[in-house]
Amino acid sequence: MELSLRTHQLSIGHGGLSLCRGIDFNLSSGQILCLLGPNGCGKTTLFKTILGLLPPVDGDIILNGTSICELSRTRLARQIAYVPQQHAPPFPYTTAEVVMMARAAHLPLFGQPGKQDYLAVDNALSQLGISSLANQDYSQLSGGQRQLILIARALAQETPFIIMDEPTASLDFGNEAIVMRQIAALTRTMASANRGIILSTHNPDQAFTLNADVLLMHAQSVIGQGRPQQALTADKLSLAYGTPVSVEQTQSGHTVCVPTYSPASPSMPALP
Ligand SMILES: Nc1ncnc2c1ncn2[C@@H]1O[C@H](COP(=O)(O)OP(=O)(O)OP(=O)(O)O)[C@@H](O)[C@H]1O
Repeated sequence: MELSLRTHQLSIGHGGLSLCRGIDFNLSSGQILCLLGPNGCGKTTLFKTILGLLPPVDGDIILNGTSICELSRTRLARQIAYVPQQHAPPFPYTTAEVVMMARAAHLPLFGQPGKQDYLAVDNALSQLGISSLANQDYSQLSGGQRQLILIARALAQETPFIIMDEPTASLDFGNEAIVMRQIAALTRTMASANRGIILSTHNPDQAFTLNADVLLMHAQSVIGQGRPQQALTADKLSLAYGTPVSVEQTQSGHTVCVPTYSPASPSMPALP
């Protein structure tokens, strides 16, 4: 059965003040949506609103036909998993214990994990090729390993939708590639797993790499939406990030978005 997460004329913000208005998207299981926009435009705020942690300023979020306002926290947690930007547990948990935390969504209050929960944790770690980390101290892992564990935790939650908040933020070049490789592998199994992913990033190249649909936010509104070729043009990226950007094809066939550093940069384009 196809599942869907959609927004209708959604306005997000804090304390009733809107940060971004008119957000309309429809994500079906099997699809990936890449959220882009400058610092502070409201990407995390949008995620927190979808997760029911913040009320919408206006509009609605509809999960499989039901407004999320009508869903309990537990029902929502069985539908949407969240990979936060940063996570530092207060105790020295093992990696497997951190992944097991996701299973709380499926357990009764004070319930103990059973066979099915241990299996879900094993499967999630194995799917990402990190089973060998299971008994290691999570707090002592590298940034890249930690990020993979948080993705494993989301997989172990066994939800149809996963939200990833800048999963490659603050990773070095090599770790970014490792995490992106795993996310790309997940997107290839999304249709068979009946899963949809929303991911935010500051690197527009990732939207092209993942062949994701795009939502580009800027100054209170969405200024680019749809396939990356149409939503992430040089003009739109330049406007969103406030600096001239060109979109180029490499000889190996990749699309890359390149800010212009030359002092003779062209002036900023204006959108029609
Ligand atoms: N609890 C809060 N109360 C009031 N304002 C907040 C709160 N949390 C965040 N903000 C403000 O909302 C704005 C958007 O923040 P948000 O974290 O959603 O942006 P973002 O697009 O995710 O940024 P970044 O790319 O830097 O992660 C910022 O100006 C931030 O200061």
